[in-house]
Amino acid sequence: MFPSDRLSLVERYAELLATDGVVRGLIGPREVPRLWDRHLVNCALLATALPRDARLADIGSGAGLPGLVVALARPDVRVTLVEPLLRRTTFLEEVAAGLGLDNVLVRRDRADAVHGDETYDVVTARAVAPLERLLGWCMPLVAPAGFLLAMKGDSAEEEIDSARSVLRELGCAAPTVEVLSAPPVAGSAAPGTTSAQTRVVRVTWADPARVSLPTSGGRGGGRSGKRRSPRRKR
Ligand SMILES: C[S@@+](CC[C@H](N)C(=O)[O-])C[C@H]1O[C@@H](n2cnc3c(N)ncnc32)[C@H](O)[C@@H]1O
Repeated sequence: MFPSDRLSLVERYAELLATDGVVRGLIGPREVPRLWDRHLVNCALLATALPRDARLADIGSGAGLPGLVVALARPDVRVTLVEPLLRRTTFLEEVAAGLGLDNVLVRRDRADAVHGDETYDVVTARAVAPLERLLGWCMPLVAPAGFLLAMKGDSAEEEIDSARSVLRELGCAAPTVEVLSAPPVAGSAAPGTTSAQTRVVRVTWADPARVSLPTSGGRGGGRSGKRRSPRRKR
C-alpha cells in the first residue's frame, strides 16, 4: 500500500497526528486508536485509483486526509492540499516540510478561490460537504479528462440521488460508486475485519470536449458572490 521506503515517513505522520494533531485540535483524541484503519489505510486506498504522474488537488484536507496520505503512498503524484483554515495549513506545511515531501503544495484557500487558476487530473475530498455542494466547489477544478473522487462511505447512493440536478446542470456524467480494497494490514484491522475497504464516488465530465472551465480573472466566489460554474459549450 505504501512504498517500503516511505513506511517510516507514514509512521512519523501517524505519530504527529496522534500527538501534535490532537493537542492542536486537528484530530479528536478518540480517533487515535483507530488512526491506521479508519484514516491512514482508508485514505491510502485512494492511491490505487490514481493515474501515473497525476496532478491532484485535495479539497478541505484538514490534517492531511486524504491528501497527505496519497502524497506519501504515491511519490509520482503532485498533490495540492487546499484548506482555508490557517491552523490547519500551518500543520500541513510543517508536516510536509518535516517529512521532506517534495510532491506536496499547501494552498490556504477555499476551493472556489482556486477556480480559474488551475485544473487537476484528479480532485479528492473526504468529509467536506454533501456531494450536491461539493460538485460546485470541485468540478471547476477538474480537467476535461480528469475526475472527482469523493470519499462517501454508505451515503454514496443517497448523495448521488440528491445531486441529480446539479450533476445535470454542470454537465457531469452519471457518477459511479467504486469500492477500493486492499488486503488486511497485520495488527491494524479490527477483529473480524477481513480487508480494508473504502467507497468512493467517481464523477467525470459527460463530454470532455465540451467542457468550458472558468478562466483566471473569471473565478467564482468573487465580491459579487455570484457562483460561477463550468458550463457546457453551446
Ligand atoms: C470535517 S473536515 C475534514 C478534513 C479531512 N478531509 C478529513 O477527512 O479528516 C472539513 C474540512 O473542509 C474544510 N473546508 C470547509 N469548507 C471548505 C471549502 N469551501 N473549500 C475548501 N475546504 C473547505 C474545513 O476547513 C475542514 O478542514
